[in-house]
Amino acid sequence: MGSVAEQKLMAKDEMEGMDVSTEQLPSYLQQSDAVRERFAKIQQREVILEVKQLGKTYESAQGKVVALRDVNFSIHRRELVCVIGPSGCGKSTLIRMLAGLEPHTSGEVLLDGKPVDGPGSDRGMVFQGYTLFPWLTVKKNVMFGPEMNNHGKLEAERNALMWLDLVGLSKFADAYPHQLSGGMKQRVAIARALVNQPRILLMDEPFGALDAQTRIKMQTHLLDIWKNIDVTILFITHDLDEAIFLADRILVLKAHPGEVQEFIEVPVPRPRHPGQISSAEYLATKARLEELIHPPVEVSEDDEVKPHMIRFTNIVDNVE
Ligand SMILES: Nc1ncnc2c1ncn2[C@@H]1O[C@H](COP(=O)(O)OP(=O)(O)OP(=O)(O)O)[C@@H](O)[C@H]1O
Repeated sequence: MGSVAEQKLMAKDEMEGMDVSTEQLPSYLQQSDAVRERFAKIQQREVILEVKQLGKTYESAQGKVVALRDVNFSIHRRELVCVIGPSGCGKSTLIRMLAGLEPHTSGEVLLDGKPVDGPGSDRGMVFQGYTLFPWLTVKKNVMFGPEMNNHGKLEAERNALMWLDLVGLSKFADAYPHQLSGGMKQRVAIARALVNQPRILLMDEPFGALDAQTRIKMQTHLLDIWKNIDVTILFITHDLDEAIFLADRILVLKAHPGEVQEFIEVPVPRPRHPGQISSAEYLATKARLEELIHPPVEVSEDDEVKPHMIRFTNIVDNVE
């Protein structure tokens, strides 16, 4: 048996070769007793993030763009919530407003009951693009936040080394970002976000640029970190498997305007492992997400656009 990443890739390959009819699947709303109890426990924890009637309209040269309209949801402490939706549904706009990087047009965001109206160290951000300072070592990158928040240099260094240890990068404390792989850079980005002890970690497609194997390793690593520290996570992704593997609940948005379509409780039990990819509850959740994100479009043969092929090679230069 190989690593978790290898097992998960093998399970995924196997699944892709199988023909699973959605009619044979249970409802994604069906939960085992253990899963139901887990959700009941989560709901007993305090609400950490409340999003109420949130809206965002951009003014552009082409006119107004309603990026988000009447978005309502709340997240409990130590929940892991993934956000998915088609391109342009407002995922990045939402996370930027939660981070306080973008003002909202209507509604409000409350973190621990307090309105969010600008960036703050109670929210950590990890983006897809590597946002490390290239001129600073790994350790100095992680120390940057605490130093800016007026922690003494020694304390900042001690904290940075502790978080680098947690993400498995102690040995690379004195390396520079360009000496690290993509996965390692994202581990530093996670350490840099967590060193400030945020109440919520906001992650915008953090593993989107990684190769499949590294991505799976990072997902498992993130779950390990989340299990061990008191942090709530909101994670944006395009990848339905990633969302099901990570999330307690999945917030599904629809586009134009961006609105909440459904907030799904993932019925797959924890701890998560690669073999679950072929379980009935996993497949039922995936089928529901597919239905919401890629609804079937009825296309008649008349609608099909026939390609107009032009020859760009010499007439005698045939390949067939
Ligand atoms: N600065 C801006 N000015 C005008 N319109 C914008 C601006 N930023 C985003 N939009 C529009 O708002 C809508 C939501 O954009 P946003 O980038 O939040 O969506 P997204 O779901 O993150 O998309 P993707 O998955 O492609 O990254 C889109 O229609 C986009 O064109």
